[in-house]
Amino acid sequence: MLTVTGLKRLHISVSFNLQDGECVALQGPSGVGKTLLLRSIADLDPNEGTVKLDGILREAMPAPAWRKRVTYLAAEPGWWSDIVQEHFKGWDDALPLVARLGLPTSCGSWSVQRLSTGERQRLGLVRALMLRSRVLLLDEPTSALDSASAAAVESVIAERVSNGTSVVWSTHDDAQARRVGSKVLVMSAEGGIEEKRP
Ligand SMILES: Nc1ncnc2c1ncn2[C@@H]1O[C@H](COP(=O)(O)OP(=O)(O)OP(=O)(O)O)[C@@H](O)[C@H]1O
Repeated sequence: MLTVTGLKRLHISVSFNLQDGECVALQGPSGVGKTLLLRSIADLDPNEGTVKLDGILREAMPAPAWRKRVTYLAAEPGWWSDIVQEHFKGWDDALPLVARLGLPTSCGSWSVQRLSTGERQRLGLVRALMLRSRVLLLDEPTSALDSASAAAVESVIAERVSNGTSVVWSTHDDAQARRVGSKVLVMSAEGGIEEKRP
């Protein structure tokens, strides 16, 4: 279980628990602080508060080890090499996911520069999924995708969730939030979160 207690970053002040195999949707107006919250949980920005995974404080392990367990995926993932497959430890192991997300398996040899926004987004997701993290913090993971690709992403994540992965899924799509989330948390301008009642 992920436990977030009194997490503070700029105007944000949030506490919540995330069970194993639970997916919660995170909503709120643009600029309200959803990305700030997800990045803070992954300890990518300075923040205050207590964050634990299975009772173990994130400070108890080096930051890269924490981020491998509690992984943030940006809507526009970063790239550091020229060729797609250079971003993967084992490209061959990634191929089933690549295909499932509707990408050609030949895209490993493509230059990153030629990728469309949606191709980058799906490959960034494959990269994150290869880490087999306990917690995925997904920041608008289908914002650049057509409905068929978005459905493929939802199906892959649902499978992970049923296998015990915990997910916070930020989305502006109300229907998607209801589909993917066992509950919907809404962030307010004051920086808190509240469960949305249907
Ligand atoms: N390092 C920073 N210092 C000061 N303000 C920041 C910093 N990073 C982000 N902000 C501000 O915090 C607010 C929340 O940004 P954030 O990216 O978390 O919003 P969001 O809810 O994810 O929005 P969107 O739905 O548009 O992606 C914004 O007004 C942003 O300008």
